[in-house]
Formats: sequence, structure tokens, C-alpha cells
Amino acid sequence: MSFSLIVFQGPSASGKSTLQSLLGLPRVVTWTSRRPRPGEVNGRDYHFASRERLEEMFRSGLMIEINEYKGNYYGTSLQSIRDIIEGGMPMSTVMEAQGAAAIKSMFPEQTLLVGVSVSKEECGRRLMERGTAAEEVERRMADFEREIEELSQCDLIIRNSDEHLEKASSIVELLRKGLLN
Ligand SMILES: Nc1nc2c(ncn2[C@@H]2O[C@H](COP(=O)(O)OP(=O)(O)O)[C@@H](O)[C@H]2O)c(=O)[nH]1
Ligand SMILES: Nc1ncnc2c1ncn2[C@@H]1O[C@H](COP(=O)(O)OP(=O)(O)O)[C@@H](O)[C@H]1O
Repeated sequence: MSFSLIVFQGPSASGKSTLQSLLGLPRVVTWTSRRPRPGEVNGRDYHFASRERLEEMFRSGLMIEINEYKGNYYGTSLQSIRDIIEGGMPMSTVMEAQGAAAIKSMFPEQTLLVGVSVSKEECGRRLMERGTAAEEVERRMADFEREIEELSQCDLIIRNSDEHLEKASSIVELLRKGLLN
């Protein structure tokens, strides 16, 4: 395999970040206008910036894509992806569907889109356990069916239900070995 960028896509709380950290590759730090959650660090988890700054970066050609997701902007800088493709060391990122599609269409040979799927019930429960406010859980779950449908654009889909974590981990391990050998 010669992919430079592994993109995880899936509903909120499907387990994208969990599988991403199991993969163990360096993460692309993307940009968002949402507020940091407790424990998140600027420059490590995201580059946190205002909507205006992200819009300006997009207008001036610094971002590959910028997408609004649940009221906030998210975007990937062109430089971060160029660095990966030129640097040779594969990296990973998590992205909502439109951003994932934009990167895949720009770098089809170098990008592997990995979908993460889970049941609606499990997703809702994980969001609650993560301390998400009930109103926000409802907002996120409203898009669940569409987000599952959008997985059809992925190169492969990993089922990450509660009882499948071990299997999901072994698929990620196979990917890791294939990428690094
Ligand atoms: N298009 C796009 N989506 C991103 C980017 N960075 C993160 N996302 C996605 O934005 C969505 C919201 O992320 P986040 O606020 O961290 O919360 P989450 O829903 O709990 O993962 C997730 O689907 C992320 O994968 C990016 O650079 N571009
Ligand atoms: N297979 C699984 N079984 C049970 N809990 C899981 C599983 N995968 C992830 N989780 C838990 O679900 C929550 C959401 O996972 P996370 O990776 O943060 O999702 P996402 O990045 O898609 O929003 C976390 O608390 C995580 O520990």
C-alpha cells in the first residue's frame, strides 16, 4: 500500500478518534471555529480560530476545503496535506463527509477513506457517556442516518459497535502493518 493519508469518516461518537489513535500514525492537525472542549489543546487537537479567520484563509487559498458541521467551520490547510505527500510518512485525520470527499478527489491515489459505522443506539449512548448535553445529543443524532449513508463514498467501512472493538482493532492493525511495511 502506498497511501499517504488515512481519513476516518463517520457519525459523531462512532469511534473515529479511537480507531485513529489505535492506528498510531501522526495526526494532521486541522482547523475549527468550535470552542475547545475541556482537555483539548490548541495546535495539538485542532488549530482553534474564529469563523472570520477561517473564511479569510479559505478565500486566500490557504485551505483545501472548509465545511460547516453542526454550526461550526472545519477545514484543512493545503500546506498540511502537501507536507504529508512530500514527506513520505503516512498520517491520519478525521473528517466529516464533504471534507473527506474533497481531499479524496484532490489526492485520489494517496488517500484512503475509512468509514466507521455503529448503531444509532450505541452512538447516542456514547455521546451521553461522554457528557454531551441532552440537547446537543439530539442535534447530533438528527444527522445520524445521513452520516451513515455518506459512508458509501469510503474505500472501506469498519464496523465499530461495542462488541466489535476487538475486530475493528485488528483491521486497523492490518492497515498499520500494510502502511508501514
Ligand atoms: N471537513 C472537515 N471536517 C473536519 C476537519 N477536522 C475535523 N472534521 C470533522 O468535523 C466533525 C466534528 O468534529 P468535532 O467537533 O471534533 O466533534 P466530534 O463530532 O465529536 O468528532 C467530525 O466529523 C470531524 O471529523 C476538517 O479539517 N475538515
Ligand atoms: N467499540 C467501542 N465500544 C465501546 N465504546 C467505544 C468503542 N469505540 C469507541 N468507544 C467510545 O465511544 C466514545 C466516542 O468515541 P470517539 O472515538 O471519541 O468517537 P468520534 O471520534 O467518532 O466522535 C469514546 O468514549 C470511546 O471510548
